Amino acid sequence: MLQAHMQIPQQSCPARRSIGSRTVRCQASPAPPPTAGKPAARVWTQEGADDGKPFINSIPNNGRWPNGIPPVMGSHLMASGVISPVSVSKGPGIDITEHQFQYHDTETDAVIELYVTPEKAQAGLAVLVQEAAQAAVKAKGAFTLVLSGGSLPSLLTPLASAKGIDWAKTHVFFVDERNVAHTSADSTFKAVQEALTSKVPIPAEQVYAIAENLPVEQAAIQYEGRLISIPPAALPRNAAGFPVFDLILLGVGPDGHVASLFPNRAETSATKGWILPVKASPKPPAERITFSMPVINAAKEVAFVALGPSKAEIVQRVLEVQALPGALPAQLVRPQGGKLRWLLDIASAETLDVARWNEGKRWPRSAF
Ligand SMILES: O=C1O[C@H](COP(=O)(O)O)[C@@H](O)[C@H](O)[C@H]1O
Repeated sequence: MLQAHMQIPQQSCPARRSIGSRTVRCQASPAPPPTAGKPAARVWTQEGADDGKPFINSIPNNGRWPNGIPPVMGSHLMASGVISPVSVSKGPGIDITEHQFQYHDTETDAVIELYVTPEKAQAGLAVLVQEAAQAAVKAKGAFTLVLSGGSLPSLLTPLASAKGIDWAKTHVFFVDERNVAHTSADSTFKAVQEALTSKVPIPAEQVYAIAENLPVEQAAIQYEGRLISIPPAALPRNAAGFPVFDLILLGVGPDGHVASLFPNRAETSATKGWILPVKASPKPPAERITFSMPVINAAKEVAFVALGPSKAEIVQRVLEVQALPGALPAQLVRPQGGKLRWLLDIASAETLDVARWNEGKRWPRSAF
């Protein structure tokens, strides 16, 4: 039986043990010394833990349909009390429209890092980036960091003061960008500049902004051209020729979109191309460019950051209820040969059925 497990820091967990129904696995990360009256090992409670370290749950990726796609999906009661949307097909393997979307079978497990507060999650995010940066610089002398827009840039403030990141060897990219002026309130470049890049010693030419004032098709071609011109020593290619970024930080929209890859859209199913133009985004502004899904899945590490109560419903849907491929783009994110993490806080994880994660669940677990 496949097992999901919760990891807690080594020092507070000298041996493998069980807490309730969960397997607890130690990991090598520092933990504060136990204080009087407090147990040495951290135990999950409704209030959570108070030492800033995340609880880490690893969900094995076994998210394929052994008997084909079920005829009806959705229509289950979500924790919010809302009934999830229904998708139908005529039967296993017989879809109403030809399916363009495919889950990739990978060995990638989803690792859930659950923080007690959003502030601790932001601090954890800074550590994650710092560790990825140090490993990449050690391995190849450069670190390629890809950022999302939306709520993510404002969560990067602690990263600006993180120690041990060699910004001179760091290159920052945008997993998607709105086709607007860099001074626009909609510009991800502007948001990232305000939160991070203006506060750290990164060379301006190592922040890869989208060109302004270009038709979106040309902006995509130009951005892709800039990426192609980066030497493979800094930005290696995988066997399929896609660039392997060191770390991609993703947000997730309420409809499950990632980057500017929206549900059931042609761009979301694209198997070719690094950077795609988006001309009629369902979320304004309409014109954007976006990394393609194969580029996201080529990354060495992908981390979703979804904090706060507004993310609870989509986090539960993405992690626990498998949709028809394409209906929830976030479920298509499975970095091949890379790591996949979800950084959550108690509010965004509220509707996850953590107590059942040791039941050999599939990822995503379906109600079927
Ligand atoms: O439009 C976008 O939305 C997603 C999600 O943003 P959030 O504000 O709901 O967190 C974001 O990841 C993407 O980069 C952005 O262009």
